[in-house]
Amino acid sequence: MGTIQIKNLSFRYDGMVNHIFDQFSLSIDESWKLGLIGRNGRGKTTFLNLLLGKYPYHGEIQSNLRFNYFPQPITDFTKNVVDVLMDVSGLNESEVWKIQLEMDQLGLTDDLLSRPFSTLSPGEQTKALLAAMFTDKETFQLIDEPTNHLDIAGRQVVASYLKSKRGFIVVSHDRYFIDQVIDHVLSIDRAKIQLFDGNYDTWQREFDRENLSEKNEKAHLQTEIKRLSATASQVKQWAGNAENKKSKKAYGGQSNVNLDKGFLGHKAAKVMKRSKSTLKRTESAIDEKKSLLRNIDDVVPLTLNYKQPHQDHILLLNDFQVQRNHNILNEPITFDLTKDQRLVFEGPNGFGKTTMIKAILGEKRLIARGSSSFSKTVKVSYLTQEFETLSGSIEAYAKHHDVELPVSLNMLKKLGFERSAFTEDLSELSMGQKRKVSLARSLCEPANFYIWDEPLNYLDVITRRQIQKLILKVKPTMLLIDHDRDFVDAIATEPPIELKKYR
Ligand SMILES: Nc1ncnc2c1ncn2[C@@H]1O[C@H](COP(=O)(O)OP(=O)(O)OP(=O)(O)O)[C@@H](O)[C@H]1O
Repeated sequence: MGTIQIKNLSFRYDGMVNHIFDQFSLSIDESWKLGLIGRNGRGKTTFLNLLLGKYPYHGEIQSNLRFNYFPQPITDFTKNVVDVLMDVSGLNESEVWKIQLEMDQLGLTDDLLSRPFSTLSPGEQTKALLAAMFTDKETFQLIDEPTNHLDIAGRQVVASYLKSKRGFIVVSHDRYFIDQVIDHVLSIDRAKIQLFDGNYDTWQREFDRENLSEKNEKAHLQTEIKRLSATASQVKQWAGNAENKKSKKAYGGQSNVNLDKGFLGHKAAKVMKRSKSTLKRTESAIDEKKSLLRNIDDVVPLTLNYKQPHQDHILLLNDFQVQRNHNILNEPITFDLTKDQRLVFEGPNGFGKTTMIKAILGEKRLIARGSSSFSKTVKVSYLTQEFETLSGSIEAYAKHHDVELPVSLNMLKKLGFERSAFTEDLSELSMGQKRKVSLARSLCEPANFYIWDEPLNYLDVITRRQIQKLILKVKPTMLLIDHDRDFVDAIATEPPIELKKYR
């Protein structure tokens, strides 16, 4: 039977202060459907890369399994789908039927095979790559965030597909998706890594229970830490006094205590010795109590630099149609977005929602017909999907966007981004961390209208909740696209604008 045996695994990237994995041991069975969860930057992708043998580490990873990684790297997007899928799966022409069989289970038709890969929608690309991956029945699959480019229907198809498979690790922040798919959970938290036999709900129940008792414990521990710290400073003072008395004796000084000098010196030395060991014990008790607090994430409310718009009308679209390669994409849409409204665009993946947003923001070549206009005083904060290639320093990023560095660093902290996680170059950040950098910028810059393109992609569950709470509290004027049904239902003030394909 195939297993992955991990013993005392320790790893950190060069220049990192803390280990991502520190003496971590685990045994994984080849039949498991293991969900890998945890806040952004905790090391999920790194863990998959360690299994793939990409980085040197301390400890042992022993396995008789072969691994495949999703998303597979694609060298040439202009190649036909069939060629790309043969490349990534290692199959030859006589074995293409294996790919077709898997594609069929994912609702993809054979005619896609002869199209250039670049013409598939992001959701179709995801499904095609998963189909190619699962042609190999002997391999343990490592699937890193498959849902990001999938719309609601696509997520359902992929969830049902994965449910019928076995032997994989899947990383996802989509709770609803992952819950349908997995039978084990590996959770990477602040201070510990835990394995659960069950699905996301099992983990959530246990996590909530632990969090509740940790929260109660936290108040108690903080009082204890305060008390111990007071004791420590008192002891330090005693030790200082004792030292003084001892040196006064040594230099023939006068003690204000009328005692025999030999006895006094002896006593002072004893007090000092005792004080030192009490201090040592107290300090190690403080460290121990502090380490117990480390697994709790302090979730603080976010803030938004939102200025109420002066005018009631924000954005007006009149019979607006957009185009790609001279093909009109949508039936005309018309709306008048007013102050305090939050409007959501709906439509399947690859349909042209991002094109629509770019056209609204003024990219003239994308506008086919109709008109779009903002009111004069509108100041837009645009959160684009193009954050995956962020690079350079955080200082340069903040300067470029005219946001004060301390302000954006503080916002990142609120988003659960630990200061120690900052690398010299933003390109080294995890996907969720990169998303947080661009999100922090949008939260910090002054604006009276927000256009957000899939803001929740790559973000961990806690951050998603923080954003939802913020929007419900501040009630800003917004136009957005997102595939998270719960989020959209909670924040939209109007029925979604459904983009219909142009006939
Ligand atoms: N090449 C690298 N060099 C230095 N640090 C890195 C590198 N790659 C990742 N890191 C850091 O290692 C940590 C773990 O990154 P990883 O991508 O494994 O996180 P993750 O849990 O997959 O996050 P997410 O949920 O955002 O995808 C992060 O703090 C990240 O900034």
